[in-house]
Amino acid sequence: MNLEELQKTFGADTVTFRKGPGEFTTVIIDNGAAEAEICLHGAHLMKFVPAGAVPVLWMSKSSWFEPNRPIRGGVPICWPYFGAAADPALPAHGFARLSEWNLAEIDSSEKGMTRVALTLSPADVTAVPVPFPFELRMEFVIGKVLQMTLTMKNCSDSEQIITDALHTYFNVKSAGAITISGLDGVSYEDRVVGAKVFGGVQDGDIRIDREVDRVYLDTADAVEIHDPGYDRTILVEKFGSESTVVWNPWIRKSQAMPDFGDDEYHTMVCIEAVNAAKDRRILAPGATHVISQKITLK
Ligand SMILES: O=P(O)(O)OC[C@H]1O[C@@H](O)[C@H](O)[C@@H](O)[C@@H]1O
Repeated sequence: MNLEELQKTFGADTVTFRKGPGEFTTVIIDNGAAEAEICLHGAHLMKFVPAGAVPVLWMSKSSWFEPNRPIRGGVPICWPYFGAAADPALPAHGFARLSEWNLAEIDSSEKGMTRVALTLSPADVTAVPVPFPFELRMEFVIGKVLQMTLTMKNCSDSEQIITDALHTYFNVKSAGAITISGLDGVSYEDRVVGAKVFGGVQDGDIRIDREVDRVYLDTADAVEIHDPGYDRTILVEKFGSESTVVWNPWIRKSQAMPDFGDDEYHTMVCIEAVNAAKDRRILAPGATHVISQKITLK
């Protein structure tokens, strides 16, 4: 659909459409409680700003906005696998973030609350061969609080093993000054070394003073980012996920990534709701799994 047709079908006072960076179509929401922008490429939330607040999500100024490439920042959807593919010819974090999603529904009937649903099916995937039939549905609730829910269905007649993530990039004033609570006493895999190795048990709050790439295991708990620079705490709750990833690439890795500014690691941290490692999900034929994340400013 072109912009005019989208506006006619889904538009409202609080919902408009534009051609954003890379000529990707985006949905713009401004409902009094918050402003948001969702790109159909990847069903990618690029902006969430509750009224009067500093942007909650971080976006790289060096991001690609190209077909079959991921957007750097916001909320990439990693699916049907998290991290590197078993086959090195396939893209990291799966094809969901590389694909053009369909707008399925927008409900703006409630004041200060906008619900947006997007879907993806095998016919929409051009980046890679589709490994099995599936249905994905991504729902955003944009209000004072942000809720994001990914529903995945295995439409094949065999069992499928899925790993996935809502790979949320948070905007912080200075990564070196934040503390992250909620994972004290939780064991983690350390992925900085490249391989999956047991990293230890978290002792107290997390501070970022080097590259951090950890999969915290067996945890469904909420995490809080305490940001003294912006004088706020971001509460990150999740459901359908028993592993949490904390990621900051720090200096060397930032410089090595072409779609990530050399100094941008200072202003971001990822707290990801994940199904990975021992929390991978085995979906029987016809089965569904739901993973979600809820973001509240305190
Ligand atoms: O560069 P990508 O594919 O978007 O991945 C970014 C990061 O995503 C994180 O989730 C991984 O734990 C990191 O290892 C990875 O570097």
